[in-house]
Amino acid sequence: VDQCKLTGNWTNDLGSNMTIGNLSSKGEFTGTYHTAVTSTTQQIKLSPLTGIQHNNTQPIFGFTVNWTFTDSSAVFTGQCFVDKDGKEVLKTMWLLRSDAKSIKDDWNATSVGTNVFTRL
Ligand SMILES: CC(=O)N1C(=O)N[C@@H]2[C@H](CCCCC(=O)O)SC[C@@H]21
Repeated sequence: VDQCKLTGNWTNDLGSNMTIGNLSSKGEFTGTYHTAVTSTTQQIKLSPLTGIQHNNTQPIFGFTVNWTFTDSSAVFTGQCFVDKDGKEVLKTMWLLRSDAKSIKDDWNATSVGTNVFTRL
């Protein structure tokens, strides 16, 4: 079976879910991301994502989420692994860029985190 093709539904340890569509011949994909958490007071809404993955086993990928309910973006990069039980795991790190009111606040506008996704 085509393990670590990212098409399908994933969930992470925060309880956020993402759905990834079919891959192009170049490994490009689009999808939607439903975050379980936000640093804003906005109502959480489904947000679009777009990314690309390599075509080897245990592929490396990256994708960007443009949050529709706040002026921020997150870029995720990581690798898909198949664990000893044959389960696919996405080990990722992300940079979240929030909206800085002015350039003097730019220093404090990017946060970083790690995250693990498994198939829903
Ligand atoms: C995967 C993971 O760790 N995260 C997740 O699932 N949601 C949070 C952030 C959601 C930001 C929402 C918009 C905002 O508050 O600016 S992006 C990385 C983090």
